[in-house]
Amino acid sequence: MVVETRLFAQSFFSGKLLSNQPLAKLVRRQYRSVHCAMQQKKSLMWFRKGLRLHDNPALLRACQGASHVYPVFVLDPWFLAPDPTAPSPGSKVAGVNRIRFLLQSLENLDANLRQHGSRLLLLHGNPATVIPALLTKWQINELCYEFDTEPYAQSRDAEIKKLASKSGVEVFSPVSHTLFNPVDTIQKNGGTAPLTYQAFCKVIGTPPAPVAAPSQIPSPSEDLNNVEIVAIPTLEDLGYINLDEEFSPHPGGETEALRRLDDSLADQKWVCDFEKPKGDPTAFMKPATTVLSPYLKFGCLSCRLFYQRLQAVYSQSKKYSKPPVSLEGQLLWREFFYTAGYGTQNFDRMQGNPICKQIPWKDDDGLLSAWRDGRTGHPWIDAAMVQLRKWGWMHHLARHAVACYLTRGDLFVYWERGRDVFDRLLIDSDWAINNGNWLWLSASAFFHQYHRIYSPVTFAKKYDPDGRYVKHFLPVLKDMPKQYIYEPWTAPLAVQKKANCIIGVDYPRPIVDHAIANKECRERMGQAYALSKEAGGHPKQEQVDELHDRLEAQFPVVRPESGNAPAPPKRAPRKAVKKGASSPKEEPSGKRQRKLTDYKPAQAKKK
Ligand SMILES: Cc1cc2nc3c(=O)[nH]c(=O)nc-3n(C[C@H](O)[C@H](O)[C@H](O)COP(=O)(O)OP(=O)(O)OC[C@H]3O[C@@H](n4cnc5c(N)ncnc54)[C@H](O)[C@@H]3O)c2cc1C
Repeated sequence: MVVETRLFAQSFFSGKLLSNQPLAKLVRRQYRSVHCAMQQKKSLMWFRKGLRLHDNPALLRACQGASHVYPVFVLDPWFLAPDPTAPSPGSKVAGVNRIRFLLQSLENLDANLRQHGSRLLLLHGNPATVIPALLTKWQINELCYEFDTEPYAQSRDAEIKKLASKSGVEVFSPVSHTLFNPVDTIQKNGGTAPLTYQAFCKVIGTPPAPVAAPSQIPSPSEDLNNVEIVAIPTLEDLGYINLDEEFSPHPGGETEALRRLDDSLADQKWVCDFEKPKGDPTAFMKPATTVLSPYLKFGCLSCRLFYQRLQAVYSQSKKYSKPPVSLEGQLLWREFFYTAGYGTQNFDRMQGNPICKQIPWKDDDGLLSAWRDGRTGHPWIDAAMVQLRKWGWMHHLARHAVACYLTRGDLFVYWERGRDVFDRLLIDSDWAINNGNWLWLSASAFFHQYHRIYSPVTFAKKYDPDGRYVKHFLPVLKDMPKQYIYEPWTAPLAVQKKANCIIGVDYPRPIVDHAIANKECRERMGQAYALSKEAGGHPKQEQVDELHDRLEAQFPVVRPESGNAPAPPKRAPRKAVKKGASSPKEEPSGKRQRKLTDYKPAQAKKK
């Protein structure tokens, strides 16, 4: 600061201001801060994500030397617009659990601001018009908000920044939603995003430490110049109906995020032994992972604080797990996808995405809706999809299983359609991470071992042979004996009657026969990969369409309703698989067959 001031004075008096660009920038900044100080700085702190007081560099800066700070949140109708593909009228783009989480987070932010003598100012509308209007009405000198890499946020923020700068308002927009600035990482990697985890880890270095929460938050002025501030709405106010459903057990807000962080890191042994592929995806009462994702998504929790607290735990132990499987490794996966998403054109679609394999997926509404609504007839898949709808969260391996089932495992439906369903229903729905993982799971990018497929029958059985998870989320199967719980269509009719669940009446028959479907999917993937290779990685759209038609002719659609449904298996139901054992059905074809237990999910894979 002293150096900056001296430079300013020297250059001001020597008249060299404009010939030196960086200096000119410095001087303008210096001038504005001197000017602001003279005027008494009024800052607008625009909260979007980053719904917290701790480690919030934008808020800290807004408070520095300010007479008034206006903490604003704008409820943007863009996120609440009716979704034409939603299953029931009244459904919105963002599912009810995510909006509920957001409203709880806003209430908590307001309460925490009030403890500092301030409060949250909530407005409705399009931020691109609301924010510039507020800058004028409240005579704001400095606009502060956290940098956001999402495409929608990027264009919105660019427009607002331009308008603010035009009217002489200083804009401060630091990176604090991620550990690193993706722009820097891409630069360090030679101008392109690293596309493997290893390449990414090589260039990142150590993340910045979190900053302290502001000790004082100057309150907004009493006179809001006729700006209409609204109360934090209820779900009903926002048009969410059918609210008799089970809600997510994970409440939103910074206070809960910090409590959950403390709770997760209190058990040093658990933290040091954490290895993602080893978790039990069916442990729903006490999840095998931290469930901090929704708090990171909304920025109720700073990832830098999480990282710092993790390092503190590791430093007290001689031995601890390492990336990619450790908890630190999970945070780095998050960074990896943020960087890849930021640095890849059309990251959220297949066409025009240079890193995405062009695969002739099916655009089949029937298959998609059966999957989305938990009606595939495969209880493990259906239970996971019900958990997603009711709770807005599910374990990473459950996400793997259902994403694999929808795409390259069984149904061969477009990954983008599945991504949209996740995007609507997840409380932690996050543009970069969701797209990145769907690209991965569909073997469209990052991961290419498409022949390794999760079984909808035996995978969950390893963890939960009694089917407690299935019985909880699919109560229609609660009296089904455990030997049939993952394949209820194999239960004799007398057993079905006794369990009050007739398959095909009370619960659907499987929509596909996994043994046939996964073979077909592998064949389809094989042909798509071969086409891609032939075309030097970039087949033309006509070639992909042609392959699509050829594959559809080769594998006609088989549906239970169409009469050519998979025949009920003649064999006796297989014995329950012991915990940790592999299933022969899972083994991929090929000379050297691998056991299912060898299947390492995304995080564990070394490329
Ligand atoms: C198809 C699919 C879609 C997904 N969509 C999302 C999404 O929209 N939002 C989201 O946050 N996660 C998503 N994930 C990644 C992962 O499943 C969740 O982050 C994780 O299950 C959240 O639980 P947790 O907080 O207990 O994770 P932990 O295991 O406790 O990990 C801590 C944090 O690390 C990050 N993390 C963990 N796994 C991953 C991963 N594979 N990729 C990137 N970051 C990771 C998350 O921020 C997480 O909160 C998706 C995974 C799949 C397979």
